[in-house]
Amino acid sequence: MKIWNNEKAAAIEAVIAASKLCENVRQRLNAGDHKEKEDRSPVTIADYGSQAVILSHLAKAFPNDPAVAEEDAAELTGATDLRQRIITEVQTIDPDATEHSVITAIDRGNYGGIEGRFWTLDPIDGTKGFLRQDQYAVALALIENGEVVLSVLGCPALPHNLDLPHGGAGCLLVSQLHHGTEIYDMQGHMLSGAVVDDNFNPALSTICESVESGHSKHDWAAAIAEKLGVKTQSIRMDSQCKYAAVARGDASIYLRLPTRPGYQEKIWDHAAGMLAVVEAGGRVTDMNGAPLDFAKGQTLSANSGVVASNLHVHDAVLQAIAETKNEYLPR
Ligand SMILES: Nc1ncnc2c1ncn2[C@@H]1O[C@H](COP(=O)(O)OS(=O)(=O)O)[C@@H](OP(=O)(O)O)[C@H]1O
Ligand SMILES: [Mg+2]
Ligand SMILES: [Mg+2]
Ligand SMILES: [Mg+2]
Repeated sequence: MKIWNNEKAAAIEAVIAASKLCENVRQRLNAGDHKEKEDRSPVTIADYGSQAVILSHLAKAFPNDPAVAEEDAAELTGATDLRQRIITEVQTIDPDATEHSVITAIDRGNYGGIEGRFWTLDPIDGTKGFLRQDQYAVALALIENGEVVLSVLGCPALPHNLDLPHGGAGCLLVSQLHHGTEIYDMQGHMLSGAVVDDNFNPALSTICESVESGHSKHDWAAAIAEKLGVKTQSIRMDSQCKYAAVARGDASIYLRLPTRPGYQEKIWDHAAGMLAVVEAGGRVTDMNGAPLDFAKGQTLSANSGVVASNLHVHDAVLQAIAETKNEYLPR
């Protein structure tokens, strides 16, 4: 069976370095550190800094590998102050970085193709959570011929134990196709394997969903929970940390239900999280039960919605979705 150990080592190092940058920025975040992109979504100096750190790291280790990443340096045209702050932050991680090297690294994420082998990166997933001092993730995955084969999902602020939110925080979920998911601390030491929970009773499931009601339909999730007989409140959590929660056995179900017709999920919002859950023994499909298709380009255009679970309760969730679809599916 193929292994990707060199890629794994490089990806872990890159995500740890980027996570440090993100935490540095977050400790002294001020109003000028973020702006709205053309699509009105927020982006911060840490999103760009994280992308620069990771893609320059990968460029050194694997110079021929293309990358598909969320951020685009073109959005920084004219934003001189923001640009300078990004460079300063990257220099705290890599003192040799220059304006040219930072912009070049960010632009390495512009690969539009879908062929062969490429990396996909969300430098900060859950930017709104990052700004709120809640959860966010640094999500990096390697795709070969349409298949996610390696991923590092950095969750720098995720408590080690969700029941003890003020205990130790921060972990990486590291996965390779057919080789499982491992949990590392933020210094790069392996702590344990990740395994989904062993709950077979849908009614006893903990469900997690997005914080933002514009990203996943909350009233539909409530109707599904009721059908399943779930009595406990769902956990609202930002970013792909929801996949981490399922992979670690903190929750049995992650629901992401479309809020408007035609929205296509981005590959960088799901590649790393999906592999983390599947390699921890869980299952990930779209809301109709189809596997997520990473061979279609930058978006999951063949899929709609996402369900991640511990595997055992998956079919019950899909059935509850099918039974409530007529009432809740946005048209
Ligand atoms: N309409 C719609 N539907 C579904 N998803 C959308 C939508 N709009 C945006 N996005 C993407 O949601 C990403 C944030 O993920 P979450 O919703 O899990 O977290 S959060 O509740 O917003 O914090 C977020 O990722 P980041 O931009 O990396 O934060 C977006 O890519
Ligand atoms: Mg994202
Ligand atoms: Mg992002
Ligand atoms: Mg974004």
